[in-house]
Amino acid sequence: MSVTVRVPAKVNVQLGVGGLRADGFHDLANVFFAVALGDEVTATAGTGVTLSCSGPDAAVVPLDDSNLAARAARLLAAHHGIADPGVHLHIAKAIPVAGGMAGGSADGAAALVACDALWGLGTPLDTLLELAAELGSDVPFALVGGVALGRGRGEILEALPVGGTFHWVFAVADGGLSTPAVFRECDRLRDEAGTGFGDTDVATPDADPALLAALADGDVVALAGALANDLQPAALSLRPALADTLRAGTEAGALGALVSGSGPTCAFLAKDADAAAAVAAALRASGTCRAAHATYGPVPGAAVSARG
Ligand SMILES: C[C@@](CO)(OP(=O)(O)O)[C@H](O)COP(=O)(O)OP(=O)(O)OC[C@H]1O[C@@H](n2ccc(N)nc2=O)[C@H](O)[C@@H]1O
Ligand SMILES: Nc1ncnc2c1ncn2[C@@H]1O[C@H](COP(=O)(O)OP(=O)(O)O)[C@@H](O)[C@H]1O
Repeated sequence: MSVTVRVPAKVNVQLGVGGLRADGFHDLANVFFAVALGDEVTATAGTGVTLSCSGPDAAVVPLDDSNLAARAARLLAAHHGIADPGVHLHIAKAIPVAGGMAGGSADGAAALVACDALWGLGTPLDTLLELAAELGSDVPFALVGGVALGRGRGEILEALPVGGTFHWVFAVADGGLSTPAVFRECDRLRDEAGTGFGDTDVATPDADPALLAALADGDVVALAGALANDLQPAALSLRPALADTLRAGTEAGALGALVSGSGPTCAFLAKDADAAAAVAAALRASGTCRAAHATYGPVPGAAVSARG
């Protein structure tokens, strides 16, 4: 018997970053947006927790116990008192690795849902969300999908209304960026600017009302104008060539452009599907990225797509 779960990647249409907290995290106003570009995780009965991975980035996905899908399976089993869990997890990976699109988090969320179904546990969503938050700040959102405001370190979610479908292009960079390194660089840049970086110096961020209205109205021009990422200066500082990628997509007609989360993937908002296809083609031709994918959203979170 097997269960396949499809799970989306995310882009942060707003990423407001507060000061460094005593626990090493930052308070966020994190407006997550789930896109159709996604992974599939298939859980099959097995012995122990084993992993395999396919897709263009498979070689750089860790297949040991550090993989978020394996951690999720073990955490769910422990929660239910299953001492010796048995599952093989295959990850069909389309989400760029270490790209700021929460691919590992997506696989963690997908493994929770897949193992829950395979083992017939019927775990309530609230419990899955708590387990997800233990795995990482981005994992709860991958369970719910759609568009949501994440507060705290991003794990306290509130679903947001959206008035339509938006068309996106993602430009994948060569190599990834480490999320903690990008947060550290954000703190360093703030310190250097003399504004302080601790949570007593930096105001707690809040969602931008203009951005929320643009989402609710399905207004692509207004959303493009409101896109904002406080981690972008840090990502550009660590990877200056991303400025060329952002410029290439904008020159090709994208209405808005930003670094996705901690990067280095760059995200472009397009007027419609045809415009997105044109921006993706221009980005591929520009030589400023490794690959470019046109997609759309919002889409739902991790859900069973097939049973075998
Ligand atoms: C930046 C964001 C934006 O959605 O995602 P990515 O762009 O990396 O995908 C997230 O905040 C990443 O979430 P996630 O990748 O789950 O991070 P975690 O595993 O919880 O934390 C990894 C490390 O990132 C830093 N971190 C993470 C979240 C947060 N609110 N403040 C932080 O400072 C901390 O250094 C932490 O030790
Ligand atoms: N299932 C997984 N897929 C990808 N990376 C994973 C996975 N599990 C753990 N990782 C580790 O997490 C790191 C961050 O990966 P990822 O979640 O893709 O990026 P980001 O945090 O930028 O969104 C990777 O470099 C890898 O070492």
